Amino acid sequence: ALGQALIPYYTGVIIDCASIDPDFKEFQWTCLKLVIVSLGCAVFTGIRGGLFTIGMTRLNVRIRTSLFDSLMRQEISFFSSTRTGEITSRLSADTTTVSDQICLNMNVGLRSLTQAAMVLVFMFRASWRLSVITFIIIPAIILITKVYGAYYRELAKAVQKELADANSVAEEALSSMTTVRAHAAENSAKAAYQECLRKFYTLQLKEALAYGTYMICTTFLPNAVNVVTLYYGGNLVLDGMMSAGALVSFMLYVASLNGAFQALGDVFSAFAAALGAADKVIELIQREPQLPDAGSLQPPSFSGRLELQDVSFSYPSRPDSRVLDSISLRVNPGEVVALVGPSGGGKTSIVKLVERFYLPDAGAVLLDGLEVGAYDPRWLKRRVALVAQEPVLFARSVRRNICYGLEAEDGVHPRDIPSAADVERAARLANAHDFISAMPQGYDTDCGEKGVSLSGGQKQRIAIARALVRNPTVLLLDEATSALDSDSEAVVQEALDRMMRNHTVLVIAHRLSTVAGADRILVIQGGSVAEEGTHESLAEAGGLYSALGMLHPTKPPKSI
Ligand SMILES: Nc1ncnc2c1ncn2[C@@H]1O[C@H](COP(=O)(O)OP(=O)(O)OP(=O)(O)O)[C@@H](O)[C@H]1O
Repeated sequence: ALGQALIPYYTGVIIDCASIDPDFKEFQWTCLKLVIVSLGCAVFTGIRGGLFTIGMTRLNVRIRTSLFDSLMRQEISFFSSTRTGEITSRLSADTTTVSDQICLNMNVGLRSLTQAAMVLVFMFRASWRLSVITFIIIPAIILITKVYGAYYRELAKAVQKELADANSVAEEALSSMTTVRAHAAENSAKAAYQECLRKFYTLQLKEALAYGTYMICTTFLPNAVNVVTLYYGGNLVLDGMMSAGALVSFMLYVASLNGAFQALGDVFSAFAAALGAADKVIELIQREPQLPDAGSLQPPSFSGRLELQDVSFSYPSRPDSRVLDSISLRVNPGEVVALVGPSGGGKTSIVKLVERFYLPDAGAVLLDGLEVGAYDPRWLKRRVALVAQEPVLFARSVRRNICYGLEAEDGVHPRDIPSAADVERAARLANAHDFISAMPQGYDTDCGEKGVSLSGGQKQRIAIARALVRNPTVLLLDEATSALDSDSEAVVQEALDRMMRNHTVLVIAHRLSTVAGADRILVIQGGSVAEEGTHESLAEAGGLYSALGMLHPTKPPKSI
């Protein structure tokens, strides 16, 4: 940028040496200086470009890492109240906009500022009168860029939002294509997507209009000043107050200054766009999780006594609807307690509280007499394992899916990482070893995105192996057999029965075979315990339990 300011100066000197005041030696010497300066400019431009690209990538990696770290810390309710499309758009599009725009514009901005400062010095040296005239334009440009910048920033924010909405709509339809097809809802998905794109397009039109107006002003003003400068400068040359070469230099300076100011104006609006994206990214990076940090307790012994004491709970997204109402229950070490009851009664919510996905509004969830939040989460998740109703597998090998959360990257000590023998033992207990071994690459077979390449029963059994490989003290089981055919159900059931024999278990039961094998059954209705007893005692009482259809193995219970 410094060298660039010298180029117009040497150009003026060369013109004077070649025409007005001929001096061949000076002419040659100045030409050489011009070559050296041009070469220096080129080399440093290359270095600058390379360094800024490296800086841009480093910034992008840092922003993404910070954002993903922050997302990993957020409470579960954040994910149920924020659309995944919105979060991924923040993580991909917005972080790229922020890092690219900041680096690109820092590059252009610094270069233009330096160039403008140098040019101003040279301009004043050439003619202060002419310099003053060219400055008439500066306040006008600053005013325009300021007004435009604020407007553009708002527009950019709105455009980003519309784009995120469109992405969410598309993602929702694409990730549930079988459901869309099954309901012949392609047209409504298309209409929803088109509507989002229409809004996006309307906003882009506004943005284009704003940009066009800005370009008209910034193109006309410099040219008008050029004419005025030439007119006044020409008079100075005619009066002998300035050389022709100096006027040429001056005109080149004006062009250079215009370029620098225009670039600064562009930088300003591009920064405004980047700030719109940065606002949202930074807001997410700085978001404090609503759930207080968990403790660090790792007691030497853990019996697995689970208690809920007078627990009341509403989901943060629906604070007025009470899901659990002063519920108390206890699962003693080695005991199998089954939760049954009508759909929506609050059974899964109890498990979510034990998992500390949410905090109760009142009461306490205790393990061995201490709040679940007091324990070190990583330590606790090895002792309290969950098999959810719809197990989720990840796009990685079967082995890595079974060891999920127990790998070196999860901060697990090497001695605690399950060995191949541990994985196989868990898979055998889960009735999964045979089908895994029959697959072409055995335990190294890839499960596909969300485990698509496996059947429902196979996924369920891998999820059971995932729980068993932890050697847990307490098992939380959301029994899922509704999605399985009867063959799969039988093998999954066998694995579950085996699991329940050796652990403290809280199971959300949907089938007679499970409840019949439980030590105690709690019938959960409307967020509290409506009935409690063994299968026999409850069946004899003939209350809600009998009405649920648990007594007839052929008839599905009402909670399914
Ligand atoms: N993330 C959530 N946000 C808001 N409300 C929720 C959420 N999850 C569940 N609920 C509501 O909480 C209530 C209890 O749900 P829960 O899943 O605990 O019932 P359940 O007894 O396990 O039912 P099912 O047997 O059908 O699984 C329901 O009314 C449900 O609509």
